[in-house]
Amino acid sequence: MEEIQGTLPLSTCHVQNGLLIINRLHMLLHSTALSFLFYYRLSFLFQDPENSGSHLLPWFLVFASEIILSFIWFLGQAYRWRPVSRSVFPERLPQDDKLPAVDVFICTADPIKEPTLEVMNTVLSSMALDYPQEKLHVYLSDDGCSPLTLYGMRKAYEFARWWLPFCRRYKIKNRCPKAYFSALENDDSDFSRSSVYMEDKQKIKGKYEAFKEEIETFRKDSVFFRDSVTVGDYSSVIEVMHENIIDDVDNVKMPLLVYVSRERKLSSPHHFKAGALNVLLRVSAVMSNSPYILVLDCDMFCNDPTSARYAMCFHLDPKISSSLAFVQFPQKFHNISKNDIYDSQLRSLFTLQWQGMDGLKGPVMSGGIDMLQLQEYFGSSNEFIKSLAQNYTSVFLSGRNTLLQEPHLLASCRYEIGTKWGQDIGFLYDSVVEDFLTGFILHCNGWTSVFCEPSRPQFLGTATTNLNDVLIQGTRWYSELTYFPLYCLPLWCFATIPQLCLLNGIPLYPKVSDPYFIIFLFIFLSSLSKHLLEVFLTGGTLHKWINEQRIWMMKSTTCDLYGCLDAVMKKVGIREGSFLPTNKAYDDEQTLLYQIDKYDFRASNIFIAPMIAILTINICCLVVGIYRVIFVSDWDKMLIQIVLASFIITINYPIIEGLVIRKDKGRISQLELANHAMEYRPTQQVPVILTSMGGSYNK
Ligand SMILES: O=c1ccn([C@@H]2O[C@H](COP(=O)(O)OP(=O)(O)O[C@H]3O[C@H](CO)[C@@H](O)[C@H](O)[C@H]3O)[C@@H](O)[C@H]2O)c(=O)[nH]1
Ligand SMILES: [Mn+2]
Repeated sequence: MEEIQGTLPLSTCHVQNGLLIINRLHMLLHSTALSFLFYYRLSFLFQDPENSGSHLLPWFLVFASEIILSFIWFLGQAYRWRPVSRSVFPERLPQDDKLPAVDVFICTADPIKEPTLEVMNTVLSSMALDYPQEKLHVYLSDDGCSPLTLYGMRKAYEFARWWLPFCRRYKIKNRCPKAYFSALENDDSDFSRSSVYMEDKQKIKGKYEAFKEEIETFRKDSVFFRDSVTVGDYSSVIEVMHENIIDDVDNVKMPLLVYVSRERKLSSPHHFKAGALNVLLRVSAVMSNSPYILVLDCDMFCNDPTSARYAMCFHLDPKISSSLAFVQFPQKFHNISKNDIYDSQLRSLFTLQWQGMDGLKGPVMSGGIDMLQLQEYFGSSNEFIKSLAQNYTSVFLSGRNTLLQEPHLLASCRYEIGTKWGQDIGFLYDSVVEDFLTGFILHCNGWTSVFCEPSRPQFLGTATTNLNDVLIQGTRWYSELTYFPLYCLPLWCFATIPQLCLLNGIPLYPKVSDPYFIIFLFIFLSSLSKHLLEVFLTGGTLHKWINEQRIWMMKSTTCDLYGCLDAVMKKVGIREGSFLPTNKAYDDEQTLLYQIDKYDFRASNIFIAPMIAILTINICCLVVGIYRVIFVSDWDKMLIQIVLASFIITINYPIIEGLVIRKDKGRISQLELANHAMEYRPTQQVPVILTSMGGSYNK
């Protein structure tokens, strides 16, 4: 290379040409087949009056479903139009003293569902990022206002004084202590043969065990803990962690670590995670005021210390930085089983779609793994307004705990009244899928983003691994501002109408000898095989493909539907939004079921009932339908309907298994169904999300 140092690019972007050609070719063939299908349906409806007559309604429903599915398919092609991948060159970054500062935001809400030790592991892994320590500031927002979490933070800070130098000295890659010490993890340090290292490792391990023990003891002893998730009013708690002199650790450089629990009043709107992030935006502005933030969920530990530097490769790249709002890393999870029956890893989203969006305007935000450059602030605090100036120096850090009135004002409920927070500034409140909405609106306003997927996952989270959580989370997500929830209409139709018509001998599709039969066959096979190809290309197996087909059917007929209903009810004003954090606590029994590919059907009635109903309809209609076909001998007219019902039954075999074969606790049993319906209080618990689709498109 002849270029001189400094002009070499910090990042490069390659179009994946092979994939691009396959995708566009498939689009051409598939859309041609779809136009034939439309022609076939329209000519039936308009030119064959004596035929259509009594069967008009089922025909119309099936056609409408085909239109909706084609529409969703058409929109989905945007992700496949121009897939790109990016490389970064962190070694070309400027010297450490020229790097911009970064504030890390971590949110937690519930010390029971989100065990304190795990949250502290995330905190520690982010403090240990490979970044100049004086330029790194870690903030934890605790919406549970739990004394246990605060105590955990103090202890984590003490432990960090051992952990951080250890990681730096031995260039440890995995800086999340729990993952590093877990027996499964291979020792990846270059020093693994050195005896000094092994000694140090044992010593630090002892310190970690002690830290763990302290949290556990506090949890058991604490009288507060039982009340700590109560929903009452409380005032804000902000604490900057500071050094308790520990004799034998000398002068370790440490990032700033701050605990923030915002004020809570039942009379004021809570705004869930977005509300918490906006409080952190304000509080951090008067403390460290870094131009960049890294947002993490409490379970998303840093699996690789380089992420901040990787992100800077984009933010400091003059070619893209002027319009770049955020860098998105894929969400990856540490607890995914081989076949991943719930598609908890959301394969298609984080491999295919985000890369595809990257080739257009960039991915939307998801999973809180974002670097966001903040451009606008607003509020009544003079100190906060001053912080908007780039040369602002905080008065709060020098004084440590003493001067915290201003941060408390910024963390109070009343602060946002009459301001634009949540509407134009900060993370947006209109949806509990705030990351998605905020990223989307940033794009609407002309900002771009990039997707960064290095081979070693930068962050690892905890995936939902039981049916109930998967579907509740789905309800929260699927009533967001995308077209996904629309799947519920065509899938309900395809799961019932052709089957009922089969039962009654009403053909809805061309007969085998009709040339249009080929068109339908092609569309069916083309969709399935394209999906199969995408699964293979992203490292999946045939098993994974079947699982994705099944969970798609399950989600479409349950949580998509409820998500839509929720959104409608919210619009009409019958319901309020809610955000139930998913469970990150380890449950042996439930994890085992997931690991051995058995569905945990101990989910709420509202999710299980539709699945059983659909399956029953399909089985009954297929059996009686085939009997009728044999009798009348019109199998060529009914073949597609027979294939469709058989396909649905085959794919959903695990439901039959859960209903009649399995004997374990995760099976579908009448009694447990009733118990769980009460335990989960489904009607209150299904979260509600507001969409403002029209509004955001109009911007
Ligand atoms: O009132 C609340 C509710 C949740 N959270 C935090 O939000 C994060 C995400 O919650 P989780 O239960 O893990 O939800 P997921 O569905 O797994 O989260 C995904 O979807 C969310 C939007 O629905 C995004 O905010 C997340 O980043 C993304 O990982 C967690 O750290 C919670 O502690 C709060 O801080 N306050
Ligand atoms: Mn999560």
